[in-house]
Amino acid sequence: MAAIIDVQHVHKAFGGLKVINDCSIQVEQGSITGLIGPNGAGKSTLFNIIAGALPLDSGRVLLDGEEITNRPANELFHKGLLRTFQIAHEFSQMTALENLMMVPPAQAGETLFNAWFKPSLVGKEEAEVRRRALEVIDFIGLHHVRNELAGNLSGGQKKLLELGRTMMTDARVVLLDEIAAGVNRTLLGDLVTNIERLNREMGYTFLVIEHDMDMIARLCEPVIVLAQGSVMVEGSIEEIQNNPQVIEAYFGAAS
Ligand SMILES: Nc1ncnc2c1ncn2[C@@H]1O[C@H](COP(=O)(O)OP(=O)(O)OP(=O)(O)O)[C@@H](O)[C@H]1O
Repeated sequence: MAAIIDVQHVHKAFGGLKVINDCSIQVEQGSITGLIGPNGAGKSTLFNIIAGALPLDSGRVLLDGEEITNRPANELFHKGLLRTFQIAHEFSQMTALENLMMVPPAQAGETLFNAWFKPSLVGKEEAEVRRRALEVIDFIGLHHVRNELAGNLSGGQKKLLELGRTMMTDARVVLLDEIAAGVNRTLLGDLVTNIERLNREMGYTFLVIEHDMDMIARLCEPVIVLAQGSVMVEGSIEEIQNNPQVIEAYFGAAS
């Protein structure tokens, strides 16, 4: 299978601190690839570089063969490369459904011209966005709280809503950054199921940073281990868990 994300020889330093060192990873189209590693290994930095939130010092990033190095996040969003974000403060005062309806880029109603001169077009688009938002809210199991303010949802429900926001666009690749953190086991099960369904039924590719090893074991194949800013090893979860180098670097004395 082809790599949908291809990170080639990336370097990144903050001042004198080299955080990403000649790092190359490939994320295969249609995979749910895990990215793990000890604290400070550079996982979030690499995510930010891929997602266009942080410039790299050298190297290249390709999306489906097209170079996207240092392209801004909003351009990548339109190309179908998304990362989940915590529900921002201003959106916490909107309902769960409204949060979904806010996502689609370039709605016709956003331009004054359309709002004044093409009200029927705007109305049609709004109805379509609402229909899709209702479908998404059903899919993520939050129909019963659709009219609650997002700020009042539980931590796990907010994570489901974050995932739902990616479904309002035509995403191809979604970067999930510690989506399991602080989510109770029941809702975590829902999250995992939804990620698997998005992968299987809608063809999403995922790159997942996660400290929760149960979630990695259940979802991810392959798993990439990052240590000191470069790839230490890549393989199935069984291969990773039995690799002495990984046990030493990642699990340390605790293992
Ligand atoms: N904006 C920044 N300025 C300076 N140093 C930074 C910055 N962002 C990250 N770092 C440093 O880069 C290193 C890697 O951080 P990063 O957050 O990428 O690691 P991580 O693998 O995601 O860690 P964790 O698992 O703890 O979240 C750390 O030493 C961190 O202090």
